[in-house]
Amino acid sequence: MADRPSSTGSPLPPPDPAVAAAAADRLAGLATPAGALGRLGDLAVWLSATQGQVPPDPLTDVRLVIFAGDHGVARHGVSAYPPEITGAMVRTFVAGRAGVSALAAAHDVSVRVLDLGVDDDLEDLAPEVRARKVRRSSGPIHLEDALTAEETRQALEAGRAIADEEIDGGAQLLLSGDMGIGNTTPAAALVAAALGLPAAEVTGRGTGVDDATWQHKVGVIQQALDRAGDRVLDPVATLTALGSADLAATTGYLVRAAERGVPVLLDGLMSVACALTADRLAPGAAAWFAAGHRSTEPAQTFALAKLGLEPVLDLGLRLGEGSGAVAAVPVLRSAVAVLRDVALLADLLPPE
Ligand SMILES: O=C(O)c1ccc[n+]([C@@H]2O[C@H](COP(=O)([O-])O)[C@@H](O)[C@H]2O)c1
Ligand SMILES: Cc1cc2nc[nH]c2cc1C
Repeated sequence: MADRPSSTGSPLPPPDPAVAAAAADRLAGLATPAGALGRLGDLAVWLSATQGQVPPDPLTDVRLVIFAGDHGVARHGVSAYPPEITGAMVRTFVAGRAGVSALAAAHDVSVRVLDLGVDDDLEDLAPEVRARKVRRSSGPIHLEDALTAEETRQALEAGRAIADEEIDGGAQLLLSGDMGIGNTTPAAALVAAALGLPAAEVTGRGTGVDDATWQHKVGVIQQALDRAGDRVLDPVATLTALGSADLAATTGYLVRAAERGVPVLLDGLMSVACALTADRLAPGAAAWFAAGHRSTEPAQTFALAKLGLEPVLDLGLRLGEGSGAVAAVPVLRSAVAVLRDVALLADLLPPE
Protein backbone atom coordinates (compact mmCIF):
# COMPACT_ATOMS: atom_id res chain seq x y z
CA MET A 1 0.00 0.00 0.00
CA ALA A 2 1.27 3.49 -0.90
CA ASP A 3 1.89 5.49 2.25
CA ARG A 4 1.21 9.19 2.42
CA PRO A 5 3.82 11.46 3.97
CA SER A 6 3.19 13.15 7.29
CA SER A 7 2.84 16.88 7.06
CA THR A 8 4.15 18.42 10.25
CA GLY A 9 6.00 18.10 13.50
CA SER A 10 9.01 16.37 15.01
CA PRO A 11 8.32 12.87 16.37
CA LEU A 12 6.70 12.63 19.79
CA PRO A 13 8.75 10.80 22.42
CA PRO A 14 7.54 7.22 23.00
CA PRO A 15 6.61 5.72 26.38
CA ASP A 16 9.85 5.45 28.42
CA PRO A 17 12.06 2.70 26.86
CA ALA A 18 14.11 2.25 30.06
CA VAL A 19 10.94 1.69 32.08
CA ALA A 20 9.69 -0.71 29.40
CA ALA A 21 12.95 -2.68 29.76
CA ALA A 22 12.61 -2.78 33.56
CA ALA A 23 8.98 -3.91 33.24
CA ALA A 24 10.01 -6.64 30.79
CA ASP A 25 12.66 -7.79 33.32
CA ARG A 26 10.07 -8.01 36.08
CA LEU A 27 7.70 -9.87 33.76
CA ALA A 28 10.45 -12.36 32.92
CA GLY A 29 11.09 -12.91 36.63
CA LEU A 30 7.48 -13.63 37.65
CA ALA A 31 6.49 -17.03 39.03
CA THR A 32 5.06 -18.09 35.67
CA PRO A 33 6.65 -20.01 32.79
CA ALA A 34 8.51 -17.66 30.44
CA GLY A 35 6.03 -16.04 28.03
CA ALA A 36 3.03 -17.70 29.69
CA LEU A 37 1.20 -14.41 30.18
CA GLY A 38 1.19 -13.81 26.44
CA ARG A 39 -0.32 -10.48 25.42
CA LEU A 40 -1.24 -9.66 29.04
CA GLY A 41 2.50 -9.36 29.59
CA ASP A 42 2.94 -7.06 26.57
CA LEU A 43 0.10 -4.81 27.75
CA ALA A 44 1.55 -4.69 31.27
CA VAL A 45 4.96 -3.62 29.90
CA TRP A 46 3.32 -0.95 27.71
CA LEU A 47 1.24 0.41 30.60
CA SER A 48 4.33 0.50 32.84
CA ALA A 49 6.22 2.47 30.20
CA THR A 50 3.32 4.93 29.69
CA GLN A 51 3.18 5.51 33.46
CA GLY A 52 6.96 5.67 33.81
CA GLN A 53 6.98 3.13 36.67
CA VAL A 54 7.27 -0.58 37.44
CA PRO A 55 4.88 -1.98 38.36
CA PRO A 56 2.14 0.28 36.97
CA ASP A 57 -0.53 1.74 39.25
CA PRO A 58 -3.96 0.09 39.15
CA LEU A 59 -6.28 1.75 36.62
CA THR A 60 -8.77 3.42 38.93
CA ASP A 61 -9.50 6.48 36.75
CA VAL A 62 -10.50 5.45 33.23
CA ARG A 63 -12.47 7.93 31.15
CA LEU A 64 -14.42 7.66 27.88
CA VAL A 65 -15.28 10.72 25.81
CA ILE A 66 -17.90 10.18 23.08
CA PHE A 67 -17.65 12.68 20.21
CA ALA A 68 -21.04 13.08 18.52
CA GLY A 69 -21.87 14.64 15.19
CA ASP A 70 -23.98 14.32 12.08
CA HIS A 71 -22.71 13.93 8.54
CA GLY A 72 -24.21 15.53 5.44
CA VAL A 73 -23.55 12.35 3.52
CA ALA A 74 -26.07 10.49 5.73
CA ARG A 75 -28.86 12.17 3.71
CA HIS A 76 -27.46 10.49 0.58
CA GLY A 77 -28.29 6.83 1.19
CA VAL A 78 -25.15 5.46 2.89
CA SER A 79 -26.60 4.24 6.21
CA ALA A 80 -29.26 1.79 7.33
CA TYR A 81 -30.64 4.40 9.79
CA PRO A 82 -31.81 8.05 9.62
CA PRO A 83 -29.71 10.92 11.02
CA GLU A 84 -32.35 11.65 13.67
CA ILE A 85 -30.91 8.69 15.61
CA THR A 86 -27.75 10.66 16.41
CA GLY A 87 -29.40 13.24 18.68
CA ALA A 88 -31.65 10.58 20.18
CA MET A 89 -28.59 8.52 21.10
CA VAL A 90 -26.85 11.54 22.63
CA ARG A 91 -29.85 11.87 24.93
CA THR A 92 -29.59 8.14 25.66
CA PHE A 93 -25.90 8.44 26.66
CA VAL A 94 -26.85 11.31 28.98
CA ALA A 95 -29.58 9.12 30.47
CA GLY A 96 -27.06 6.30 30.92
CA ARG A 97 -29.11 3.82 28.87
CA ALA A 98 -26.97 3.14 25.77
CA GLY A 99 -24.98 -0.02 25.04
CA VAL A 100 -21.79 1.64 26.13
CA SER A 101 -23.46 2.95 29.29
CA ALA A 102 -24.09 -0.61 30.48
CA LEU A 103 -20.50 -1.65 29.74
CA ALA A 104 -19.06 1.46 31.35
CA ALA A 105 -21.11 0.92 34.51
CA ALA A 106 -19.94 -2.70 34.65
CA HIS A 107 -16.28 -1.70 34.29
CA ASP A 108 -16.13 1.54 36.28
CA VAL A 109 -15.42 3.80 33.31
CA SER A 110 -16.74 7.37 33.34
CA VAL A 111 -18.60 8.55 30.23
CA ARG A 112 -18.72 12.09 28.88
CA VAL A 113 -20.64 12.83 25.68
CA LEU A 114 -20.03 15.97 23.66
CA ASP A 115 -21.94 17.36 20.71
CA LEU A 116 -19.46 18.63 18.12
CA GLY A 117 -21.82 18.67 15.16
CA VAL A 118 -25.18 17.04 15.83
CA ASP A 119 -27.95 18.24 13.49
CA ASP A 120 -30.16 19.06 16.49
CA ASP A 121 -29.77 21.92 18.95
CA LEU A 122 -30.13 19.52 21.90
CA GLU A 123 -31.35 22.46 23.97
CA ASP A 124 -33.04 20.11 26.42
CA LEU A 125 -29.59 18.86 27.49
CA ALA A 126 -27.13 20.47 29.88
CA PRO A 127 -25.10 23.26 28.22
CA GLU A 128 -21.85 21.31 28.89
CA VAL A 129 -22.90 18.77 26.26
CA ARG A 130 -23.12 21.52 23.60
CA ALA A 131 -20.28 23.73 24.84
CA ARG A 132 -17.86 22.57 22.12
CA LYS A 133 -20.32 22.50 19.21
CA VAL A 134 -18.72 23.63 15.95
CA ARG A 135 -21.72 23.45 13.60
CA ARG A 136 -24.83 21.43 12.77
CA SER A 137 -23.89 18.45 10.57
CA SER A 138 -21.12 18.55 7.96
CA GLY A 139 -21.04 19.06 4.21
CA PRO A 140 -21.82 15.93 2.15
CA ILE A 141 -18.24 14.96 1.39
CA HIS A 142 -18.82 13.63 -2.13
CA LEU A 143 -20.24 17.03 -3.15
CA GLU A 144 -18.49 19.61 -0.95
CA ASP A 145 -16.01 19.97 1.87
CA ALA A 146 -17.08 18.63 5.25
CA LEU A 147 -15.87 21.75 7.06
CA THR A 148 -14.22 25.10 6.46
CA ALA A 149 -10.54 25.35 7.36
CA GLU A 150 -11.51 27.49 10.36
CA GLU A 151 -14.04 24.90 11.58
CA THR A 152 -11.37 22.19 11.33
CA ARG A 153 -8.99 24.29 13.40
CA GLN A 154 -11.74 24.94 15.96
CA ALA A 155 -12.66 21.24 16.21
CA LEU A 156 -9.03 20.10 16.56
CA GLU A 157 -8.56 22.68 19.28
CA ALA A 158 -11.76 21.57 21.04
CA GLY A 159 -10.49 17.98 21.11
CA ARG A 160 -7.16 19.08 22.53
CA ALA A 161 -8.90 21.11 25.26
CA ILE A 162 -11.14 18.15 26.14
CA ALA A 163 -8.10 15.90 26.55
CA ASP A 164 -6.48 18.52 28.77
CA GLU A 165 -9.61 18.69 30.93
CA GLU A 166 -9.75 14.92 31.40
CA ILE A 167 -6.02 14.60 32.06
CA ASP A 168 -6.00 17.53 34.49
CA GLY A 169 -8.99 15.84 36.19
CA GLY A 170 -6.85 12.76 36.86
CA ALA A 171 -7.42 10.38 33.92
CA GLN A 172 -4.91 7.51 33.86
CA LEU A 173 -6.31 6.02 30.66
CA LEU A 174 -8.43 7.78 28.03
CA LEU A 175 -10.87 6.10 25.65
CA SER A 176 -12.43 7.65 22.57
CA GLY A 177 -15.91 6.85 21.31
CA ASP A 178 -18.16 8.13 18.55
CA MET A 179 -21.82 8.62 17.71
CA GLY A 180 -23.07 9.73 14.34
CA ILE A 181 -25.28 8.17 11.71
CA GLY A 182 -23.29 8.03 8.47
CA ASN A 183 -19.90 8.38 10.15
CA THR A 184 -18.43 5.17 8.75
CA THR A 185 -18.40 6.94 5.34
CA PRO A 186 -16.06 9.84 6.29
CA ALA A 187 -14.03 7.58 8.58
CA ALA A 188 -13.41 5.10 5.75
CA ALA A 189 -12.52 8.04 3.49
CA LEU A 190 -9.93 9.26 6.04
CA VAL A 191 -8.32 5.81 6.06
CA ALA A 192 -8.35 5.56 2.25
CA ALA A 193 -6.82 9.05 2.04
CA ALA A 194 -4.07 8.22 4.53
CA LEU A 195 -3.17 4.88 2.99
CA GLY A 196 -3.80 5.53 -0.68
CA LEU A 197 -6.45 2.82 -0.93
CA PRO A 198 -9.43 2.73 -3.30
CA ALA A 199 -12.94 3.10 -1.88
CA ALA A 200 -13.93 -0.50 -2.64
CA GLU A 201 -11.26 -1.80 -0.22
CA VAL A 202 -12.14 0.39 2.75
CA THR A 203 -15.93 0.47 2.54
CA GLY A 204 -17.81 -1.56 5.12
CA ARG A 205 -21.43 -2.21 6.04
CA GLY A 206 -21.62 0.30 8.91
CA THR A 207 -24.95 -0.09 10.68
CA GLY A 208 -25.73 -3.00 8.32
CA VAL A 209 -26.38 -1.76 4.78
CA ASP A 210 -27.51 -4.19 2.07
CA ASP A 211 -25.49 -5.02 -1.06
CA ALA A 212 -27.01 -2.27 -3.22
CA THR A 213 -26.45 0.38 -0.54
CA TRP A 214 -22.88 -0.85 0.00
CA GLN A 215 -22.20 -0.46 -3.73
CA HIS A 216 -23.63 3.08 -3.65
CA LYS A 217 -21.53 3.86 -0.55
CA VAL A 218 -18.38 2.76 -2.41
CA GLY A 219 -19.26 5.23 -5.18
CA VAL A 220 -19.86 8.05 -2.69
CA ILE A 221 -16.51 7.44 -0.95
CA GLN A 222 -14.63 7.23 -4.27
CA GLN A 223 -16.30 10.46 -5.43
CA ALA A 224 -15.26 12.14 -2.17
CA LEU A 225 -11.65 10.94 -2.56
CA ASP A 226 -11.52 12.11 -6.17
CA ARG A 227 -12.98 15.48 -5.16
CA ALA A 228 -10.38 15.91 -2.40
CA GLY A 229 -7.56 15.27 -4.87
CA ASP A 230 -4.08 16.13 -3.62
CA ARG A 231 -5.38 17.52 -0.37
CA VAL A 232 -5.25 13.95 0.97
CA LEU A 233 -1.49 14.47 1.23
CA ASP A 234 -2.06 16.79 4.19
CA PRO A 235 -3.86 15.46 7.30
CA VAL A 236 -5.54 18.74 8.28
CA ALA A 237 -6.72 19.42 4.72
CA THR A 238 -7.99 15.82 4.65
CA LEU A 239 -10.14 16.48 7.75
CA THR A 240 -11.53 19.64 6.09
CA ALA A 241 -12.35 17.88 2.84
CA LEU A 242 -13.44 14.44 4.09
CA GLY A 243 -13.89 14.52 7.87
CA SER A 244 -16.29 16.30 10.20
CA ALA A 245 -16.21 18.31 13.42
CA ASP A 246 -16.53 15.20 15.61
CA LEU A 247 -13.75 13.35 13.75
CA ALA A 248 -11.45 16.39 13.82
CA ALA A 249 -12.10 16.83 17.55
CA THR A 250 -11.37 13.15 18.17
CA THR A 251 -8.09 13.60 16.30
CA GLY A 252 -7.15 16.62 18.44
CA TYR A 253 -8.02 14.66 21.59
CA LEU A 254 -5.76 11.76 20.57
CA VAL A 255 -2.86 14.02 19.58
CA ARG A 256 -3.09 15.88 22.89
CA ALA A 257 -3.22 12.67 24.97
CA ALA A 258 -0.04 11.45 23.24
CA GLU A 259 1.66 14.82 23.74
CA ARG A 260 0.75 14.72 27.43
CA GLY A 261 2.02 11.14 27.74
CA VAL A 262 -1.34 9.62 28.67
CA PRO A 263 -2.22 6.24 27.17
CA VAL A 264 -5.34 5.81 25.04
CA LEU A 265 -7.43 2.72 24.39
CA LEU A 266 -8.97 2.97 20.92
CA ASP A 267 -12.37 1.72 19.81
CA GLY A 268 -13.71 0.91 16.35
CA LEU A 269 -13.43 2.50 12.92
CA MET A 270 -13.95 6.15 13.88
CA SER A 271 -11.54 6.02 16.81
CA VAL A 272 -8.86 4.23 14.77
CA ALA A 273 -9.30 6.42 11.65
CA CYS A 274 -8.70 9.42 13.93
CA ALA A 275 -5.71 7.69 15.53
CA LEU A 276 -4.24 7.22 12.05
CA THR A 277 -4.86 10.91 11.33
CA ALA A 278 -3.37 11.85 14.72
CA ASP A 279 -0.23 9.88 13.94
CA ARG A 280 0.05 11.69 10.59
CA LEU A 281 -0.25 15.04 12.39
CA ALA A 282 2.03 14.09 15.27
CA PRO A 283 4.29 11.22 14.17
CA GLY A 284 4.95 8.84 17.04
CA ALA A 285 1.53 9.42 18.65
CA ALA A 286 0.54 5.81 17.94
CA ALA A 287 3.05 4.52 20.51
CA TRP A 288 0.64 5.91 23.14
CA PHE A 289 -2.34 4.01 21.71
CA ALA A 290 -3.60 0.47 22.26
CA ALA A 291 -6.41 -1.07 20.22
CA GLY A 292 -9.39 -2.19 22.30
CA HIS A 293 -11.00 -4.35 19.65
CA ARG A 294 -11.24 -5.31 16.01
CA SER A 295 -14.36 -3.88 14.40
CA THR A 296 -16.08 -5.56 11.46
CA GLU A 297 -15.16 -2.53 9.30
CA PRO A 298 -12.34 -3.31 6.82
CA ALA A 299 -10.91 0.22 7.04
CA GLN A 300 -10.29 -0.27 10.76
CA THR A 301 -8.19 -3.36 10.07
CA PHE A 302 -6.10 -1.48 7.45
CA ALA A 303 -5.56 1.42 9.84
CA LEU A 304 -4.60 -0.85 12.75
CA ALA A 305 -2.06 -2.63 10.55
CA LYS A 306 -0.53 0.68 9.50
CA LEU A 307 -0.33 1.77 13.16
CA GLY A 308 1.19 -1.58 14.19
CA LEU A 309 -1.61 -2.24 16.69
CA GLU A 310 -3.05 -5.67 17.49
CA PRO A 311 -6.56 -5.46 18.97
CA VAL A 312 -7.15 -6.83 22.47
CA LEU A 313 -10.61 -8.23 21.64
CA ASP A 314 -12.19 -9.58 18.47
CA LEU A 315 -15.88 -10.01 19.23
CA GLY A 316 -17.50 -9.01 15.94
CA LEU A 317 -18.62 -5.71 17.51
CA ARG A 318 -19.79 -2.86 15.27
CA LEU A 319 -21.63 -0.71 17.78
CA GLY A 320 -19.20 2.19 18.12
CA GLU A 321 -19.86 4.54 21.09
CA GLY A 322 -16.52 3.44 22.59
CA SER A 323 -18.05 0.06 23.43
CA GLY A 324 -15.15 -2.10 22.23
CA ALA A 325 -12.64 0.00 24.12
CA VAL A 326 -14.68 -0.18 27.33
CA ALA A 327 -15.07 -3.95 26.93
CA ALA A 328 -11.26 -4.25 26.79
CA VAL A 329 -10.64 -2.29 30.01
CA PRO A 330 -10.83 -5.40 32.26
CA VAL A 331 -8.07 -6.99 30.16
CA LEU A 332 -5.81 -3.98 30.73
CA ARG A 333 -6.64 -4.12 34.45
CA SER A 334 -5.72 -7.82 34.41
CA ALA A 335 -2.37 -6.95 32.82
CA VAL A 336 -1.64 -4.45 35.59
CA ALA A 337 -2.65 -6.96 38.28
CA VAL A 338 -0.25 -9.67 37.12
CA LEU A 339 2.76 -7.39 36.93
CA ARG A 340 1.94 -5.94 40.36
CA ASP A 341 0.80 -8.96 42.34
CA VAL A 342 2.44 -12.16 41.05
CA ALA A 343 5.39 -13.42 43.13
CA LEU A 344 8.89 -13.53 41.68
CA LEU A 345 10.16 -17.01 40.84
CA ALA A 346 13.45 -16.21 42.60
CA ASP A 347 11.54 -15.67 45.87
CA LEU A 348 9.94 -19.14 45.73
CA LEU A 349 13.12 -21.15 45.51
CA PRO A 350 15.34 -21.89 48.51
CA PRO A 351 18.65 -19.97 48.39
CA GLU A 352 21.54 -22.11 47.05
O1 LIG B 1 -17.08 1.39 15.67
C1 LIG B 1 -17.27 0.85 14.56
O2 LIG B 1 -16.37 0.29 13.94
C2 LIG B 1 -18.66 0.97 13.97
C3 LIG B 1 -19.00 0.18 12.88
C4 LIG B 1 -20.27 0.30 12.37
C5 LIG B 1 -21.18 1.20 12.90
N1 LIG B 1 -20.83 1.98 13.95
C6 LIG B 1 -21.80 2.95 14.54
O3 LIG B 1 -22.90 3.11 13.66
C7 LIG B 1 -22.99 4.44 13.19
C8 LIG B 1 -22.36 4.57 11.83
O4 LIG B 1 -22.83 3.62 10.91
P1 LIG B 1 -23.37 4.14 9.49
O5 LIG B 1 -23.87 2.91 8.79
O6 LIG B 1 -24.52 5.07 9.82
O7 LIG B 1 -22.24 4.80 8.84
C9 LIG B 1 -22.23 5.30 14.17
O8 LIG B 1 -23.09 5.84 15.14
C10 LIG B 1 -21.21 4.34 14.77
O9 LIG B 1 -21.03 4.57 16.14
C11 LIG B 1 -19.60 1.85 14.51
C1 LIG C 1 -29.74 2.58 17.67
C2 LIG C 1 -28.32 2.93 17.28
C3 LIG C 1 -27.33 3.06 18.29
C4 LIG C 1 -26.03 3.37 17.90
N1 LIG C 1 -24.90 3.54 18.59
C5 LIG C 1 -23.91 3.83 17.77
N2 LIG C 1 -24.41 3.84 16.53
C6 LIG C 1 -25.70 3.57 16.57
C7 LIG C 1 -26.66 3.45 15.56
C8 LIG C 1 -27.98 3.12 15.92
C9 LIG C 1 -29.00 2.97 14.85
